[in-house]
Amino acid sequence: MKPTPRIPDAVKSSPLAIQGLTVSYDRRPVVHSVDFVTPPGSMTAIVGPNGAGKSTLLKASLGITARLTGDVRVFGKPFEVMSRHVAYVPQRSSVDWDFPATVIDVVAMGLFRDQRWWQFNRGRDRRLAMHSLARVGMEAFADRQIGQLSGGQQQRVFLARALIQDAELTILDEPFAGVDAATESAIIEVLKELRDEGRTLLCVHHDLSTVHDYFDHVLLLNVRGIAAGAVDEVFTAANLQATYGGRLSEVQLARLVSPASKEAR
Ligand SMILES: Nc1ncnc2c1ncn2[C@@H]1O[C@H](COP(=O)(O)OP(=O)(O)OP(=O)(O)O)[C@@H](O)[C@H]1O
Repeated sequence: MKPTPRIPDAVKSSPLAIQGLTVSYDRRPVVHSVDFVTPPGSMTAIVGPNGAGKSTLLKASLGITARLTGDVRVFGKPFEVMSRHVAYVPQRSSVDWDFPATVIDVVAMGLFRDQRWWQFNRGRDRRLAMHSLARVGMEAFADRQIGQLSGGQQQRVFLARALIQDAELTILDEPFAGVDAATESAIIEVLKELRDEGRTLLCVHHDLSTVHDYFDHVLLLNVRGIAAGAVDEVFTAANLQATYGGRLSEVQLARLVSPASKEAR
């Protein structure tokens, strides 16, 4: 009998540990041999150019997209048996907002994955959904059809749907895409609250200028993992150049990586 491989402590304590993840479309790897261990209680940005495989990495981790190779663990156990500990906020553009449902129903749907039919309790589910909606400032919209919301409001509703799951790890795909400054700061406040409660957040993020302010960890990805770790250590000019293939100017790089330049803004 083959001995069971020992699981490293960092993997056992990590809300999401990915090892050797490769995903291919039409035999072309779009995510290649990525290793990444999310520190518990961290807020991590996944950063990289368009087409770098950021969404694919998330979807393959969540079992939505097939993996060619790789192991994905949640607190050391296979993702498949731990999926209820993980909430997911998909890219807003990937959702069918014409689906006929009210805001409160969409939020309450976050509970259904863990419930058997005999556990449904409409009054309690509604109360929990209202509580989540209040956290994102959307309780006044509870009975509105989701198709009748603005983009920023839809994003808040999807965040409320993740909140109701009370998950250890929340994975968000571009939560700030197309939202105004007020919604962006409302969302980041809620995410920081979750992190302060000891939960873990993993976020695809495009705005390099806010990485320092919003996140404590970062994964730089361009099909392969370029670097991962604390923002202060890893978000360097050299790593950004390697990730973006030299497409960032010296001036842009200096602004992004120098905390002094942020103070001057
Ligand atoms: N279902 C699919 N079938 C074939 N190719 C796909 C599919 N989904 C994504 N791709 C390709 O895989 C690559 C990675 O796509 P992905 O959406 O993961 O990148 P991304 O880093 O999230 O990009 P963006 O920043 O533009 O959202 C791209 O080249 C994309 O065209």
